[in-house]
Amino acid sequence: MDYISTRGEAPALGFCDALLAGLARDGGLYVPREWPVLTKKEIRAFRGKSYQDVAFAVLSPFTNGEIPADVFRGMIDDAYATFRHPAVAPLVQTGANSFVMELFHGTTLAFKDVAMQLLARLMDYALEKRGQRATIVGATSGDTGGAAIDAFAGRERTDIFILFPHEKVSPVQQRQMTTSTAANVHALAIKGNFDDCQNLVKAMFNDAAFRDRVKLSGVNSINWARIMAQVVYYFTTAVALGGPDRKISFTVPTGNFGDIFAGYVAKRMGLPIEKLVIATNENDILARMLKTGRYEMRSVKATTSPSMDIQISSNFERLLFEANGRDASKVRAAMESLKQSNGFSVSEEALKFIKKDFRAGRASEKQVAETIRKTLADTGYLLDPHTAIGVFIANKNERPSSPMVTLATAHPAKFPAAVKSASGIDPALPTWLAGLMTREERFDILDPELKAVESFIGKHIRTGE
Ligand SMILES: Cc1ncc(COP(=O)(O)O)c(C=O)c1O
Ligand SMILES: N[C@@H](CCOP(=O)(O)O)C(=O)O
Repeated sequence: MDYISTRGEAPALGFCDALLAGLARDGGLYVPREWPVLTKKEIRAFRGKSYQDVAFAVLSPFTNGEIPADVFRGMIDDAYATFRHPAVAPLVQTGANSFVMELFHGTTLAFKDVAMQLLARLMDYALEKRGQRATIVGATSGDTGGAAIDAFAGRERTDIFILFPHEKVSPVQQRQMTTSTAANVHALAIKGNFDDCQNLVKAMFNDAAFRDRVKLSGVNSINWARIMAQVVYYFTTAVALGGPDRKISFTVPTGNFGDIFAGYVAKRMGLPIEKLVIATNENDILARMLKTGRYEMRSVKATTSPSMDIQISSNFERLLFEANGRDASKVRAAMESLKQSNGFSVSEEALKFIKKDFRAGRASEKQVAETIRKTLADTGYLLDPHTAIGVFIANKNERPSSPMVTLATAHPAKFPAAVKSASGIDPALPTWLAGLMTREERFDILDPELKAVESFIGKHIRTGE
């Protein structure tokens, strides 16, 4: 199994090369040449198995035989030993046919920990084997950054630079990035929004001289290994609810389209999923696209769900590739149009393809607050604002025929101000993060200029000598 670029002009790579490359050299995103498929019998056999067992079975086909089985299994066990819940991604029932999949039991209280803990171990393995170092850059709207810093802090073979939008993340999110004392960690507050940060990261990847000089690697969901790791919890959850002998629907709070694309991959691998529901906040480019067939950027609004304040939804490119019959020239044309005129149209055929599996909805700020309040009153369950968007839209898309699972992507304590204003409750941080808000912060503030950021990185990377 090798990996091909959605833009069709970069060399196909093996698993470890795609892992270290992050973004393809033609600006595209790597996807497996074909989707591995599990039979119903194989999926049924996951019943009663641990999260780690399922992860090993689901992920092994993607590694292309490049990692010995016992080593890969050891990485999975180590990665998920960092989780505070033995099930890793437990389910909570919130209604007759509705469930919440809690993905926030990792070290930084966001679903990003699920993939990031494994990714750091995979990268260490690949770098060690090659005797190489890497410079990791990542863009964050709040959660990816903290999870990446936690997973990579102190690792000898990597330096990590995380770009976050200055004054646009929650105080807890900021401190998860700025209070690390590890010498290989650098938090950079960029005077702009998340899309500016993501554009800078992509521009660094497209600057071949810089990319090669610093041995650039990425940890955003443009990196295939991030998506891959997130496929697992769709399997564990579906099986817990009667899959594969019953169809399950999932509602996913969506920004960069990584988490929901992982659900699509699970479906392509043979998991019977009824519908994948895209849930957006007022930055609703994806919901508008599904309705009109036009992917069109508008300016970004700051909301109480800052991690989803995104316009350029990177992983939509992976779905576009599938929806266009893997015709890379159509993806290239769409991305060129996005660059030139801030939008592109999805063909009727491609839109039909997307609508077969996906639904979409948006929640206003008022609806988010009301969902937090009402869910607490009705069920005693406290939602964070991102998950509340999912629950609000899930409620509208529920069907009596199949369970609806909303992905709980963050712990409410990451967003105390919004949660308190909606519910009156001040959610406490877990004990292991108790000192977070009083630790000393360390970060640099930079303009959203490629050369300034590249120069900062060039000056701060360690050589390993
Ligand atoms: C809490 C939270 N929910 C939802 C999302 C959206 O996930 P994705 O970007 O994979 O669509 C993010 C960030 O990406 C997040 O941090
Ligand atoms: N919401 C994300 C944005 C980056 O997404 P990624 O999944 O591509 O890393 C965040 O919290 O940083």
